[in-house]
Amino acid sequence: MARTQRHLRAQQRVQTLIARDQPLKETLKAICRIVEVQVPGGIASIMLCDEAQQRLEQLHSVSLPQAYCGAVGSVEIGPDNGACGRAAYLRDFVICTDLANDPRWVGYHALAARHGLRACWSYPVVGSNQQLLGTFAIYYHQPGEPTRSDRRRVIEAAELVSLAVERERNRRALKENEQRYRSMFTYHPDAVFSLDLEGHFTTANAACSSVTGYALEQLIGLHFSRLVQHKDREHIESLYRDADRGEAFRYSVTIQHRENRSVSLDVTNLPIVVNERIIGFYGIAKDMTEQHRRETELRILQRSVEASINGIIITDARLPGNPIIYVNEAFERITGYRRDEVLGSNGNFLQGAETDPAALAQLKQAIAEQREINVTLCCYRKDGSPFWNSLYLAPVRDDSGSVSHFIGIQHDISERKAYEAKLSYHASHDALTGLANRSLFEDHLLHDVLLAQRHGCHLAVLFLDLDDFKPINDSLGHEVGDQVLIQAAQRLGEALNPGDTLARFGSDEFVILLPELEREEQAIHLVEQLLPSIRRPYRVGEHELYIGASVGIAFLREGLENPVELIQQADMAMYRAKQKGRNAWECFTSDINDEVSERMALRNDLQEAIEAENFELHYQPLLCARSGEVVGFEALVRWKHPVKGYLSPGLFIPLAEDTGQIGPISEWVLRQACRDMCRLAAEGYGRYRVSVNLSPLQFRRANFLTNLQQALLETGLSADYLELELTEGVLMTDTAAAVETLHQLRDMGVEVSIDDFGTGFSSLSYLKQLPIGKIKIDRSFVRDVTVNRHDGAIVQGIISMAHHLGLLVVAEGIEEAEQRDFLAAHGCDVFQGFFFARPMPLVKLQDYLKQWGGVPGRHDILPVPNGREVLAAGAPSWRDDNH
Ligand SMILES: Nc1nc2c(ncn2[C@@H]2O[C@H](COP(=O)(O)O[C@H]3[C@@H](O)[C@H](n4cnc5c(=O)[nH]c(N)nc54)O[C@@H]3COP(=O)(O)O)[C@@H](O)[C@H]2O)c(=O)[nH]1
Repeated sequence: MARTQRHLRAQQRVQTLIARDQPLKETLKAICRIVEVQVPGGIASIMLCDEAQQRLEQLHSVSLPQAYCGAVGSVEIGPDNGACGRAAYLRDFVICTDLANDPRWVGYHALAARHGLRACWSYPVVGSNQQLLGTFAIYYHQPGEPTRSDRRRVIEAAELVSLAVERERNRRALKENEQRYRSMFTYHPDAVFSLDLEGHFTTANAACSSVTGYALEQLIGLHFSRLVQHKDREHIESLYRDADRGEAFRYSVTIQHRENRSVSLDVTNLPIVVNERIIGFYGIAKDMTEQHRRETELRILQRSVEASINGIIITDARLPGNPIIYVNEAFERITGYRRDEVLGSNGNFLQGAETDPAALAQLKQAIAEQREINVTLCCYRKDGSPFWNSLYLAPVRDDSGSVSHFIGIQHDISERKAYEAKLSYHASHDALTGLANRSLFEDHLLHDVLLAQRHGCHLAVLFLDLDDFKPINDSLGHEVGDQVLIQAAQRLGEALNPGDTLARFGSDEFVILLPELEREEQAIHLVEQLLPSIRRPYRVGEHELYIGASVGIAFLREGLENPVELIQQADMAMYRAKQKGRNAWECFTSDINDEVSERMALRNDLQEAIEAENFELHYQPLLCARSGEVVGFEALVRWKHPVKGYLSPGLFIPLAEDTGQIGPISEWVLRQACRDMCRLAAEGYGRYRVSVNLSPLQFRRANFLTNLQQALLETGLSADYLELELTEGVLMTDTAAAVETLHQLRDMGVEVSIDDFGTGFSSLSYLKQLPIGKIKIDRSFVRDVTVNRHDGAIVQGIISMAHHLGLLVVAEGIEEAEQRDFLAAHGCDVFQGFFFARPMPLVKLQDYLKQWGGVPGRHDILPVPNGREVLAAGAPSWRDDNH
């Protein structure tokens, strides 16, 4: 009984060791010790089986010598491998009574003998699931077999070993599981956490920390609601409340990171069920912020591509033929093709006959080299119409760097191209006539001169200036003038050969390049055809108009340095043709060059004269036709050239008008005339009105009236004693503005007369609308008034009409008594001419006035037949007798 109790106590001790999870080694040794006590003389040993149950390893024993244990090492499980190997093999008790003679111990005889081991009884240790765990064996130093009690002890010990080993293995498996779980928890890239039923964090991995920005110790115990936005709190809480069915649930939420940025999370929650009771929740929160950002970015990009005004094509570079896999709406709009019509095909269906092969080759090369490119191609829409496609093509590479797609961006630049073409056309063509302009003409000239020099051909440049065009433009307006120019251009063009160039240089100047002449006479022959063609009447609206042309011809000669000189030469020759009389042509010669040089020199001299105010004023008296009284003077400028002496204003005034020098000259004349009149008055010669010729340029100046007022103010001449002589042309240009200026002059008290009347295009009827007082019949009519019936009739008509309109008539250029008589007989009001007095300097004028001034009839003036008064009502007296 006592023995049994000892046995039970020993077993309890072992079970306590097992229950306390003592190291297996210790427990096994304790089992060995118990058995050795219970089986006197027995040496207990335990071998444990490997996982595969092939071998017995780890010999555990308290009493077996170390050397033996070491020598046995591991034993293969088999029928002839000792007591243990066989017991494990048979899963049965194996008793080897005499080891020295036991055939199952072959190979171990010497080892056993060396350690004095003579008998061995071994029993398999089998687990609860019949799995072999090892063997329990007892050695004896004498041969022998176990008693029944020994057998029982061995079996009980084997059961204890089984218990200990299984416990150990379970513990290990548990630990391993725990570690696995922990690893999964710890190293999970997503935030893994657990919450208690109230919603407090009970565990959290490192990822929780980086997702929230809170340290783990701050998180543990924190209520989850602290992290979520207020608006989401209730919804999430309701999810947790409804999770009592024990199912997993999922939600998306945006939390506020501690660094005050939003973090989007996709949270999966699983209930923690212990003993069929939910005690909390596990959660896995995946940070979706980056993915959402990318998705948003992708959505925006996708939308941008869809909404782009540029056509976008994506092709798959991995498929044969690089087929289109996507086109956007803009592509459909630009090309007229529907998406479904183009998907799967190569983009080259857009190319056509006019597509530049060089640009195409560049495109193909770039595709072959898998690089981006920008080319401009002429492409074709579905309806066959062409458009200009500025195509940007770029490869798209995958993660491995291989080109997977090409993306093409089409920009329809047809409008820009058309605009550029228009710009380039305008840069080289005259907008009105469509002819080449100077720049294009010069290009052709350079090219054709080179060819002519190379092939020994004759080449000519014709410079053609329309005669009498300006008056048409001035009197009938620019629209009529434009039509005349267009028609003239057509006529010129019709007479030319295809290789010739016709250009308009501006205004009424046309230039023709004849590059392939066999003989120079051909150019002259052409000019002789052109001149009558230009002279043919032009019909513009109700007008039938006549103009002529003057043509200068320059031929290509040896030694020409710059082809453009030919234009200058032709221009000079044209100038000479104009001087010859109109409707003429002239070939350039070196003396023309001399003439131009002379003109240039004269211009420079004139400039010096302007700067030195080196002019004089001469005055030609104007006489009352009825009384012969001096009623005023015309101021006429004189220039004494330092070398050439007095030069006619007829020579330098047109030059000054061409060069703009007329401005300062006119200013000087105006001031000097005012000063001289004041001087005459001051010196007692009386007050006389002075007529000053006004150049068109001066009249049109913005500050003309201000300057005039200033001149009167400075000199002290009353406006009543100033008269301005204007030509008809001045009034015809921008008539409204001219009439306005005339009204202002009248308001100031300045008289205006129309000079050279009869030479322009104006009719008398338009004069009645103008605030003018006088007209001066042009000298050319007066000259032949007595010998030419037409001129006489014209003069009569002018006088009669002018009087009906309340205008005084001045006749200029009277050289003979007959002319005077004729004019007097027909009612002319005022006379001027060499017959009465030549223009004279002021000193001479003073002498003249001393002799003739204020003496009526001294010039043998005939009485005016109708008794008409020379003085217009309200006008100042021609002469102030008080002086
Ligand atoms: N803008 C300005 N033009 C001016 C000015 N001074 C003169 N001129 C213009 O120059 C042209 C030539 O002028 P000029 O050589 O002085 O000749 C004038 C008279 O001398 C000349 N005239 C006068 N009487 C006779 C004559 O009986 N026979 C004849 N053959 N010639 C005569 O006529 C010229 C005046 O003409 P007009 O001006 O039309 O009254 C001439 O166009 C001048 O206008 C100036 O300061 N500014």
